[in-house]
Amino acid sequence: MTEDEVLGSSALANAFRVLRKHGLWRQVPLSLALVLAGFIEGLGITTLLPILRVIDNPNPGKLGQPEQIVFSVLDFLHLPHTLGALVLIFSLCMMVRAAISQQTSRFVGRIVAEIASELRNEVLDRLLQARWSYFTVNPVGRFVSAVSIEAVWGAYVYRTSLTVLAALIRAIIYCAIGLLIDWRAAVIAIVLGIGLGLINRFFTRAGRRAGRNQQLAMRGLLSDFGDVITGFKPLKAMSRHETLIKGLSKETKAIRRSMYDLVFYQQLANALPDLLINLVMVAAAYVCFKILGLDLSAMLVSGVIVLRLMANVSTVQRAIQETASSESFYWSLQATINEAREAAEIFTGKSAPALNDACRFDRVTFSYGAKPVLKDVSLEIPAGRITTLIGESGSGKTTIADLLLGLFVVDSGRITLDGVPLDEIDLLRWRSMVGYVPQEVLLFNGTIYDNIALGDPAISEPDVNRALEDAGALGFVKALPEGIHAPVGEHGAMLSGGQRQRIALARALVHRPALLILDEATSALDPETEAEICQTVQRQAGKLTVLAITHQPAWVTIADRVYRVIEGSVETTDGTAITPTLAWAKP
Ligand SMILES: Nc1ncnc2c1ncn2[C@@H]1O[C@H](COP(=O)(O)OP(=O)(O)OP(=O)(O)O)[C@@H](O)[C@H]1O
Repeated sequence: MTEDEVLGSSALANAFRVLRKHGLWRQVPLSLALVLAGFIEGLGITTLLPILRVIDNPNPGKLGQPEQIVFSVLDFLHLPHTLGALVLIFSLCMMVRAAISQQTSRFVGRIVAEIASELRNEVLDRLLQARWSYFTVNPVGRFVSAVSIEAVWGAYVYRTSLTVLAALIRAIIYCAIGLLIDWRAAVIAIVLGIGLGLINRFFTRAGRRAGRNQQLAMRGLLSDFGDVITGFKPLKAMSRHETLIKGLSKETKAIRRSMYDLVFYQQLANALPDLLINLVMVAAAYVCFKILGLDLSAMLVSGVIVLRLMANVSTVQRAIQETASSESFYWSLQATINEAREAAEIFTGKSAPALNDACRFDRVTFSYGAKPVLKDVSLEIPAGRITTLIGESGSGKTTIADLLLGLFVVDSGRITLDGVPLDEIDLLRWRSMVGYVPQEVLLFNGTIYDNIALGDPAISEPDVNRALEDAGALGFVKALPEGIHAPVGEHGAMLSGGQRQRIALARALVHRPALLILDEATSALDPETEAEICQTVQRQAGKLTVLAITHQPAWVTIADRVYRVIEGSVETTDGTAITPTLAWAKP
């Protein structure tokens, strides 16, 4: 079922859908405990009837069926038929019931916490396994919203669904006890419950609409705000941030409106049952006492039964209302999980990757949409050498690197590593042999060490220092008061553009890759620093294969091969088209 279809069906059905989704077996102990608690409480309340009769009259006369049950319990426990024994039974029942309730609360707390972390882990796992193209079309805010707000509210919806189940079980038990003690009182309560349910449908629908609006507005706000903050510096520098921030007020207004609706309908759904119960209780008491002539003790017990039954009916209604107003978060999270699952990368290759000879593109054609980006491209990246790709912006250089990493799949032609087609290669192992410096360097808000080691326990401080040295960064890092443990700020904002690039280069070198891909990796550096890095990379010739995508002359000068990409075709720098045969040239 799609997200919209689910949200179109009844909130009660959805509450059970939520419970089923996380394994009905999990609710078995809770349901059994609730049934037991219900019966014990029922027995306690039934004891009220003989208590009142005994208080009323020491010779109670003919006993009704519920009273007979209570007295047989007394006989079973070898207790006398006295007021004291009845009070003891009543108090014991209530204490046992309270103890069971405390245990069920513990159980609910544990299971809800489990579901919250299961939801979060599932969405994270699915996202981590999704193809790169999935991330290029979805706003980041969607994922942030999924792992934060939606996971928390998702667990809350599970909790409210459990409450629906618990209150329904209790209501059914009270119906049974009510029918046993006084069927007229029970019928009044059941009719009242059905009436409440019908009225509540209106609030449920309105609450669900408000919940959906709130979830969509929250997600929109997170996406837009994230975008604005990520690119805040130029906006602030041009003083154009205010118009953008004002644009966010559309979402904040929508959140405020939907929040108002949510609270309003929830309050109404809470207040109405109380009003109805009070009115009906007065009317029922009048009818029972004046018209039906029931005795006071039976009426008091029936009153307690009706009240308890109605309390559970209104708990069901409230829980349904709460489920309806927050379930949109849960189903949106499930939709993200499903979509990410469908977008999962499929790894078919098993061969161990090796790069001793060359990576080759053989008549490769690729398009993102209708328009081909690469047409019949052939090229060779020899192992242990430096290959440089040059060409106009948008000509397809980064796309070549992405295809080599298996981030996208070719439409036709093939890519090979030492002669083995890429689709036969274990892609995860291949990528772990790659050092990659992208065009837009984005550091994490942590220390320099964190940004290079990336949490890998196998990477030691000496490894990080070596990588920093190779990246021409050790000098400036050592000059910082905290050295490699200096914080870099949000997205590396406390470092210069060139320093950020060198940290990113150290990150790409630290695990001693076989292939180093540099996508405009030195564009922010001064010529001297760039020349130093070129020399370091050159010194590793033989061990390291380099694919440099650049407009910088330095990488063209030191390259063993240079390819120019022109509108999706690759030619050598002397102008000879190299498709479909492989060729290369030094400028
Ligand atoms: N994920 C994508 N989805 C759709 N089109 C894309 C995507 N990535 C790139 N393109 C398009 O593919 C073409 C080639 O992009 P690519 O990034 O490979 O160019 P490039 O040569 O590296 O450019 P630059 O030198 O500006 O980085 C461009 O027209 C670009 O708009």
